[in-house]
Amino acid sequence: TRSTRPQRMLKAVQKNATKGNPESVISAIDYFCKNSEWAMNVGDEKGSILDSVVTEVNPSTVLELGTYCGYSTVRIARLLSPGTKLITLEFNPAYAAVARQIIAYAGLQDKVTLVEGPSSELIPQIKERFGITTFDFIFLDHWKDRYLPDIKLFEECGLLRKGSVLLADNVICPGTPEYLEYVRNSPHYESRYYPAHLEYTKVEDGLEKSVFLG
Ligand SMILES: O=C(NCCCOCn1ccc2cnccc21)c1cc(-c2ccc(F)cc2)cc(O)c1O
Ligand SMILES: [Mg+2]
Repeated sequence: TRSTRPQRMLKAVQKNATKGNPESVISAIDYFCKNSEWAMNVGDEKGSILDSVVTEVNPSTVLELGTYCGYSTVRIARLLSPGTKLITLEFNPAYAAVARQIIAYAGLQDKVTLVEGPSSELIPQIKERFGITTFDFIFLDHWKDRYLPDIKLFEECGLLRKGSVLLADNVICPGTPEYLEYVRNSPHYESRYYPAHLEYTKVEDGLEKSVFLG
């Protein structure tokens, strides 16, 4: 049967990147998406903004919602301090299977815990399953209609502390209007929009960074 796009992306990484070199994995995926097939990775333009926020926060505890093929997982994990791990959540087992291989190819498997399942189930389990009290940094890149219910779930589960940083992808395209309205109008968040473009296109998109104020 015909291969899937994530499988073709993995082949491109294995062909064009250097094992254990995260930068080459990132470049190989971007090259594949620009020259062969578009895919919903955060991409190089928004990825650079992601890099700068992660570097600024220098988090000890990290959660990513929406692994897909592991592109942003690799971008984040390569910047973490030694001994710091990130938890990434993927709903689609086929995506997760490819992501595990791409993360391993980059040599970052020891910094990543990939969990399969829906955020609505995982978020309430995080404290007991992973011994985490609060997150320093959360990257939202999953179902766009789950951003708002999940940020409320983070609050209810006590997973945010003064200064926790949430960075949300796709707030313009496909768009997360209810989430934007909430974080921009809530007295509990300080929000800032980083304009960019939908990955590998000229379509407007951007990232919203929201700091929890307690
Ligand atoms: O849909 C997108 N991402 C989400 C994937 C499923 O995520 C499911 N998923 C992953 C963990 C997880 C945990 N709980 C529930 C669902 C959970 C997504 C879509 C586009 C896009 C933009 C324009 C188009 F014409 C077509 C697509 C771009 C992006 O950058 C995206 O991120
Ligand atoms: Mg996205």
